[in-house]
Amino acid sequence: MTSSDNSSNFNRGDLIRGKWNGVRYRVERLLGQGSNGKVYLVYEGSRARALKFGFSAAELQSEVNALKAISAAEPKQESYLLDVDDAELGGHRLPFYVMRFVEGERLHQYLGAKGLDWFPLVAYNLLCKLGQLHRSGWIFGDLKADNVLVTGYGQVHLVDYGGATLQGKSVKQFTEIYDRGYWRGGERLADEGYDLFSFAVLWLQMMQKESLEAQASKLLPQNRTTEWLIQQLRTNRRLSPYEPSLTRMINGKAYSTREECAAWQRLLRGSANHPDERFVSGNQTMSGTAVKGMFAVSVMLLCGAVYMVWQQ
Ligand SMILES: Nc1ncnc2c1ncn2[C@@H]1O[C@H](COP(=O)(O)OP(=O)(O)OP(=O)(O)O)[C@@H](O)[C@H]1O
Repeated sequence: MTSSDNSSNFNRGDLIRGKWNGVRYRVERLLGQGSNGKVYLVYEGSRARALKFGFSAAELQSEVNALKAISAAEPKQESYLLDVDDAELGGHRLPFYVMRFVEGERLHQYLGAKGLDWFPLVAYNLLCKLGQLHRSGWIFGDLKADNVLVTGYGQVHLVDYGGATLQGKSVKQFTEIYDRGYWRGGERLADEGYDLFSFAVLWLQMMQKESLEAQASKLLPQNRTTEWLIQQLRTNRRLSPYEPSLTRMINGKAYSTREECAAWQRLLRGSANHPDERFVSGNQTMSGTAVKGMFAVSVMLLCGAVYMVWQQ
């Protein structure tokens, strides 16, 4: 692979032909653009694919290496990486790779449309996804809301493996707000705890009204600490059932991802016996039912108290 530049601009209907493997892809639209490259929705015949051009050939190559190694460690899983090749355009060689297209929604869109009651299930699925990756010896590294797509009933897909790092090495790509080093919570070392820290920040970020970036930008660097994050966590009512697990993750005292996953599963099962179980049953009125139930209990307690005072 050689370096590509910003000439990787394609329009609907353009054909991209791999120089070495000869596969032809018809461009449908740009899916997204980040600091490392551009991702297009393309068609190989009638099959939708996601094709990524990298701005730096070396970075794209390391992403491809990580994806190959992860696929090799998970032979039962359907391969995510489908093709690696170069395209030629106006004398430039443009390295690209092709992956399975995930027809999902970004986290905030998904939760915005379905409701925040879906959060525990989506979070649990994300934790399991990370657990799968961790078992293969890798960490995701750059876990953030933009790199998580959600489909159907809360199934979670990770995209952008640019930060994927072999356990034990230094984390090579991260986003400040999700980074344990930024919050003085530990080293930028690829271990399970690194992803779990980002996982906890991600949910804090998703469940707060004011964006965490905006809040953090107002803090003096010396006040950007894990204690501050834990304080935010404590005041968030929606996160309270998960507070012990999320606190462990922020404090660097999390169990293994597998064990944390099991802990979340127990909490989810517990909430299935609770009236506020809309995310499990798909019943539209459960949240309202829970509120009505609590109101009825309050009224009964009040009547009891009035009766006792009247008796005396
Ligand atoms: N397999 C896929 N299926 C569907 N959409 C995808 C896929 N891969 C990437 N995308 C979309 O393209 C966007 C940009 O891709 P990607 O995150 O890989 O680029 P990047 O340059 O590495 O970004 P960043 O600067 O965040 O690291 C993603 O946020 C996602 O919305």
